[in-house]
Amino acid sequence: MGHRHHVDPAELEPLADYRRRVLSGLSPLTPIQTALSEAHGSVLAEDVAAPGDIPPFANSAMDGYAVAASTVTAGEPLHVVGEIAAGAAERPSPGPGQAVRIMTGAPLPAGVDAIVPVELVDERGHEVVLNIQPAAGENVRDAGESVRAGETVLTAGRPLGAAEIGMLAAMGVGRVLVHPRPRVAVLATGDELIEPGKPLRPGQIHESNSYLLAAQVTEAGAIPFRQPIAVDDRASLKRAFRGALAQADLLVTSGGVSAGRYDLSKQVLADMGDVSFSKVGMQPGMPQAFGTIDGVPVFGLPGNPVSAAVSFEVHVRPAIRRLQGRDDLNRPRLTARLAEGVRSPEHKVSFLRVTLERAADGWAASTTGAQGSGILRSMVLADGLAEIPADRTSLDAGEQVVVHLLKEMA
Ligand SMILES: Nc1nc2c(c(=O)[nH]1)N[C@H]1C(S)=C(S)[C@@H](COP(=O)(O)OP(=O)(O)OC[C@H]3O[C@@H](n4cnc5c(N)ncnc54)[C@H](O)[C@@H]3O)O[C@H]1N2
Ligand code: MOO
Repeated sequence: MGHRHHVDPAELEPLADYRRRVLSGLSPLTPIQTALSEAHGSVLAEDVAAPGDIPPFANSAMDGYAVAASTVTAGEPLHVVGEIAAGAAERPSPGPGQAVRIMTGAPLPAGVDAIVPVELVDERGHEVVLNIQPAAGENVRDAGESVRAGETVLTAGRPLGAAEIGMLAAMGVGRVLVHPRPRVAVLATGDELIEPGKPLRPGQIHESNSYLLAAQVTEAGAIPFRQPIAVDDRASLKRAFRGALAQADLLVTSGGVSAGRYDLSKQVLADMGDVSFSKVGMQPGMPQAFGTIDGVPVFGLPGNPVSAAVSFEVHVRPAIRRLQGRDDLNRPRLTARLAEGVRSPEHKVSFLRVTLERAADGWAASTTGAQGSGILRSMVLADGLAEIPADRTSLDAGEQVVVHLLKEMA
């Protein structure tokens, strides 16, 4: 890097203050009734109690023979007086010295208290010989052993993952009240930007931020809408922002929030609603716009790709999760030792892209190479973002840092 860049510290809003300000302006999206098939990834907005017992009736845990344990003896032939398959409504009952063939999940007939698995019997025509002496309760699944009718199984605020979706289906619940997954419009601004796949003319670069941010939106658990690239004139930006806002719970733009003559986004956003601009004490990601337009929250992120990506992690992802109704706004974190010395600008919290390796005394963090705000490659190998506090301008190898995890570290 090595460029001189003077920011008056008095102009910087401390990162923690900005984060608090952003989150305090956001609340979970209004709950909606949703079909269970659409509910995965949203957050439950009601307590759900079981309408009935699960399982609803006592049933067999094995394919085998249903008996009354106290009336049978191992080694003595039993008469097989019928068969019960899963789903059967007819349930023939064995008398003393009798057995009924039964399948896994089939309802237990009256009087039966044990199932002998088919592997532990000898089948001889209409008779069966048990090779073990069954005990009452063996291989029987009692009614309500999983869930009792009326029991609250899932409470409001619970994110609906695979297990929760399966549990709701098992309870027979077809619709649930959820905070919906936020619809997030993602919009890149800049005259120099060309869609990937198209050739570049002099001065142009391929647009990457809307792809990057949309993918981050998906990874945060929300639904992204990528918008066409907007060019840097007021009318076009205004039209583009309006269009994007129409269907969005949240708008994320990139570019046009710094000091350049064509950095119009922040001006247009401010004209359109209650959006203000800040220089946040963080690196990368100092210039930030945030506010609401017609009640829809809007983030104007800086255009440098790493700045946009890190800003998303630090500000937008927690915001999305707040809108989702989640409590876990932040990434998991761990403490690591720096494998190398690092530098950090004055008065700013730095977020260094690091790889993590297990060392003898815990985790070791190494930077992913050059850390410039335009060097998106630094994100590619990153396991996490190492946070360097605002009051430090350098840290030595071996010092401890907090690392916000971008990937799951086993
Ligand atoms: N005189 C000053 N110049 C700059 C300052 C400053 O305080 N004073 N801040 C710098 C910082 S820090 C950042 S971060 C950037 C933020 O710039 P903008 O948000 O105005 O973004 P742009 O100027 O539009 O673009 C910056 C950079 O990123 C590239 N870019 C933009 N959008 C995309 C995209 N969708 N895909 C790929 N690359 C993109 C753009 O071409 C520029 O190279 O300002 C510094 N300057
Ligand atoms: O703050 Mo900018 O985000 O350095 O690159």
